[in-house]
This record gives sequence, structure tokens and C-alpha cells, in this order.
Amino acid sequence: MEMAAFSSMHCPPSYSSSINGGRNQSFIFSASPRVSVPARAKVFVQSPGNSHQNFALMQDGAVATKVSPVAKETPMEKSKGDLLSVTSSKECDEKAGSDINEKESTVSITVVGASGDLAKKKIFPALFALYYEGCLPKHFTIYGYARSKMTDAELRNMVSKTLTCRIDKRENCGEKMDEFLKRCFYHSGQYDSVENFAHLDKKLKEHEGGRVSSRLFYLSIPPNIFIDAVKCASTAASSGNGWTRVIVEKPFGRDSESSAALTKALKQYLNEDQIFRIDHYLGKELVENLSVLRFSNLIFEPLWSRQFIRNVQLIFSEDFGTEGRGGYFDHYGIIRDIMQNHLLQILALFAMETPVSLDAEDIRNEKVKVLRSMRPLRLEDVVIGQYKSHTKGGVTYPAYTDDNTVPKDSLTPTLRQLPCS
Ligand SMILES: NC(=O)C1=CN([C@@H]2O[C@H](COP(=O)(O)OP(=O)(O)OC[C@H]3O[C@@H](n4cnc5c(N)ncnc54)[C@H](OP(=O)(O)O)[C@@H]3O)[C@@H](O)[C@H]2O)C=CC1
Ligand SMILES: O=C1O[C@H](COP(=O)(O)O)[C@@H](O)[C@H](O)[C@H]1O
Repeated sequence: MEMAAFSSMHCPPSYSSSINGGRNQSFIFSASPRVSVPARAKVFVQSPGNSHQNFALMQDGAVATKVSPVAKETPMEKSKGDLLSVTSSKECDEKAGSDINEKESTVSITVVGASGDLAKKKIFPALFALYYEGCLPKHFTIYGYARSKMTDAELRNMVSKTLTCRIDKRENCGEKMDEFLKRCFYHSGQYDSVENFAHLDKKLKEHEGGRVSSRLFYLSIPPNIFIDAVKCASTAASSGNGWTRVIVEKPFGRDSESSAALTKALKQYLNEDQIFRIDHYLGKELVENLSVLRFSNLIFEPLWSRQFIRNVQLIFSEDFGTEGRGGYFDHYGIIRDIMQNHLLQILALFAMETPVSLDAEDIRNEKVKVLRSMRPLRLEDVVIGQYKSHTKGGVTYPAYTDDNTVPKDSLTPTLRQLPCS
């Protein structure tokens, strides 16, 4: 199989990836600024004849989590192991009911970097969804932690703006939101201060009230401060009698070397089964449906080959700008922010052979084969760019470098398009 192109751009990016079938199977990933598209991510598949796409899958964003690996399962761990996945309320209630320690135990969730974009857009809404669905334990506390000064009330106000009742049952949603917000608190501190984390520990203990207490730290911060935060959290704020786990967001380093160094550094403070790595794209409906479509659909399964597919395009676009995220984004750029992880995962899922089973390990093995079989990218095939200011419909949109958090002379790419095969 040959894949031809990758391209992507941030901000407002639109990514596209395509695979050419026949002898020239290819992928193209791209992203473009302020492109008006009906959805965030699309996959286009083109048949060998020059016809239009045979189908398009779209998805407009979902709260998503994919946690791996799963730690060993004591009754308590089993029920909390799914902490950030949204399952049906029946499933959640059954799980909660099966936890014999439920009454005596508690979970404290600390969102490190709570003032940021991901926390606002995804983590707090996801936690609320879990609460609404009965998937959080009876006793739990959520702490936001970041350097910004905020009171509990200010955090609640910030969080309340992004909570939605997106789940079928809408009754009592307002009431549930109020209950949820009352369980949210804020502690301001530096990411590299053991002392500040020790203060957090004290506050957590007050809420935990002497119960068996497990602690989850969600690192919603730029990766260059992961280690500082993990060191301080594990030194000064680990659970004394329950589990302590850390969720790490992508990107896991800037390159292979720094990724290995990051893992090594994390392991100074945590065991592998305490570290949960997330690529939220894997939990999106579009992506989950891809596996179902490919392997459980009798019509598509036999057609999913280079004999019948000439070209596939993965398009990712966003119609908003950096919006204060330059502190993180400008150090990473669109390739590391989106392409190396989310889009590459989609490409691998799309192009892999049928796995032996749908177990994580078997799927991973097939993905690895796809990545190994890809030709090295050629610099001359790659297009990069950065979005500029423009006016549309009487509204002027700022350029990437107009953002206060972005250096005025930044050359960080926000757009990228590349073929791969
Ligand atoms: N935004 C998204 O949709 C997604 C983001 N991610 C990942 O999540 C992590 C956080 O992303 P996001 O919330 O967008 O990032 P932000 O840039 O919003 O950063 C989060 C918080 O970290 C603190 N921070 C930012 N820059 C620095 C810095 N240079 N030094 C110290 N602290 C800093 C700020 O809090 P304060 O100043 O108050 O301390 C900020 O509110 C990143 O690893 C990102 O790759 C992953 C998937 C999606
Ligand atoms: O990982 C990231 O993803 C978001 C886009 O995710 P979505 O679920 O909102 O479509 C992107 O905005 C952000 O830059 C990036 O870090």
C-alpha cells in the first residue's frame, strides 16, 4: 500500500489526509485557516475512477477519552478505572453498585492547568457528563489547580459557561449542574512548587474527611512542565491510602528522544500503571465508527482495499484562532499538535489490516505495521503556512501573530499539507 500525503494547519486549521488506491495509494493531511466547513474532521475516500468521494464521515467534536494502559483492577480501581469515559447511566450505576468500598471511599480529581483551554472546553464538561450519568463515585471532589489567581466562585463561574446537557435525558440538568459545581474548588499554585502542592494536599484531605482516598491528577498543561507537576504532585500530594493516577495529554515530547526522556522522567515518580495517556480523537464518534464501519460492515469490509480505493483525504479544520494558547502552541506547531498524534492515529486506523481482535494490543500491532510500511516523508512534498489577518462578512479576524501569547516574529506553522504513501 502506498500513502501519499499529509497536510494540516492550525488555526484555524483544516486537516486533510488522503490515501490513493491501486498502485498509488495515498494519504493527504491538511489544515487551513478559517475554512468554512460543516464539521471539524472529515474523511473522504475516493474510488479509483475519478468519481467524487464514495462517502464522507463527519463529526463535530466530542468529549472523548481513551485511557491506556488500564491498571490492575481491585474493586475500587475497577470502578474508577473508567473515570473519564462516558458510559450509559445503567452501566455506571451497576459499576457504582458493585463497589463495596463506595461508602467509605472518595476520589479527588485535580485538573492541573484548570485555567486553560482544554480544561474549559473538554475536561470539566466531561467530568460533568460523568457526574450526570452517575459514573462518578458518591464521594468525590474536583480541584482546579493553576497559577492564575481565582476563587472557587470564579472557577465555578468559568466552568459553568461550558457545561452542557448534551446527554439524552435533560430533566434536572440545571439542578445537577449546581450540585456538580458545588463539588468544584480551586487552588492557585506554581507547577514546580512542592510547597504549593502540599497546600493542595491539605485542602484535599479536608474534603476527603478521613475516607480511603484515591487521587487523579489530570495534566492539562504544556508538556514542558509535566515533569515538574508530576514530581510535586507525587512528592507532596499523593494519596496516602488509595491509588494515585496521572492522566497525561499529548504531545508526549517533541520527538522520539524527548518522548523517551519524558517517559523515563515520569517513571521516576510513577509506575507505568499509574500513567494514563490520552488521545482524545480516538474517543470521537467518527473514529470509533471507523472501526465498526471497516470490520463489522459486510458491504465495506471487502471493498476496503487499494483495488477499490484510489485516494483518501482526511481533512481537519477549525474556524477559530489561537485565542491565548500561544504559550503552548507556539512551541509545538501544527505538526506536533495535531498531525503526529490525532491524524496519524486516524490514518493508521484507516489503513491497517484487520486486527486479530479488537483488543487494544492487537489494534496497536496492526497500526504499527502501517506506520512501519510508510515511506519517509519528503520535505519537498510538504506545504506549511501560517494564517494571516483577514476580513470576512465585515468582521476582521486576527493573524496568528496578533495573538498576545504568540511572539510577533513567530514562524511556527499553523497549516500543513503533506502527501504520504
Ligand atoms: N486545547 C485542546 O483542545 C487540547 C489540548 N491538549 C493538550 O492539553 C494540554 C493543555 O492544553 P491547553 O489547555 O490547550 O493549553 P493552554 O495553553 O491553555 O495551557 C493550560 C494552562 O497551562 C498554563 N500554562 C500555559 N503556558 C504555560 C507555560 N509556558 N508555563 C507554565 N504554565 C503555562 C496556563 O495556566 P496558568 O497560567 O493559570 O498557570 C494555562 O491556562 C497540552 O498538552 C495540549 O497539547 C490535548 C488535546 C486537546
Ligand atoms: O489536540 C487538540 O485538539 C483540538 C481539537 O480537538 P476537538 O476535539 O476540539 O476537535 C485542537 O483545537 C487543539 O489545538 C489541539 O491541541
